Amino acid sequence: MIGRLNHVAIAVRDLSVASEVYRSTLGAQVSAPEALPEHGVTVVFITLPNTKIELLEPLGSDSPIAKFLEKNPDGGIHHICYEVADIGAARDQLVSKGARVLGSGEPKIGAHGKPVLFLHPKDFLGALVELEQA
Ligand SMILES: CC[C@@H](C(=O)O)C(=O)SCCNC(=O)CCNC(=O)[C@H](O)C(C)(C)COP(=O)(O)OP(=O)(O)OC[C@H]1O[C@@H](n2cnc3c(N)ncnc32)[C@H](O)[C@@H]1OP(=O)(O)O
Ligand SMILES: [Co+2]
Repeated sequence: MIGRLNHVAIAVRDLSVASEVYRSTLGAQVSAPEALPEHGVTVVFITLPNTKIELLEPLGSDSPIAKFLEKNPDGGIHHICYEVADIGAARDQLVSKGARVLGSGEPKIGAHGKPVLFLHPKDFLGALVELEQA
């Protein structure tokens, strides 16, 4: 069911400091910050030849990233995102196998303008999984 690795997301306290690590130390091109209030994050992307890295800073105190940083003060890997061909079909198949879809269960539009869903980390070996319709 799952396809390409779309991105790996890292939770950070300060997007400008984190962006500089990727820009100056790793020599990567970093996109301009984009605020996504519906997701409670401000995001930048680093596009690599085979995937993307998403740096996430909390936007608002009820952001999922704020809660993650309370438990993980240094930040760190927050989720991995896989592409699926049909997100509704993928959701229905996963739910029939007992996986928990987070939130309302309806896809939201993510950072790339495509429908996304999140799956509970306890059902996927302790890693939060995002699905994005390719
Ligand atoms: C930029 C937009 C978009 C894109 O297009 O790419 C994004 O990526 S937005 C990214 C931010 N959005 C989300 O994270 C939405 C989905 N997340 C959630 O619904 C919640 O964060 C959560 C995963 C359900 C956790 O919330 P909550 O239950 O309130 O927090 P707890 O701290 O109580 O966690 C319960 C349990 O799960 C463990 N946990 C939490 N987050 C993660 C994580 N990122 N990776 C692995 N495990 C995680 C947490 O440690 C708790 O475990 P126990 O302490 O053992 O109970
Ligand atoms: Co993501």
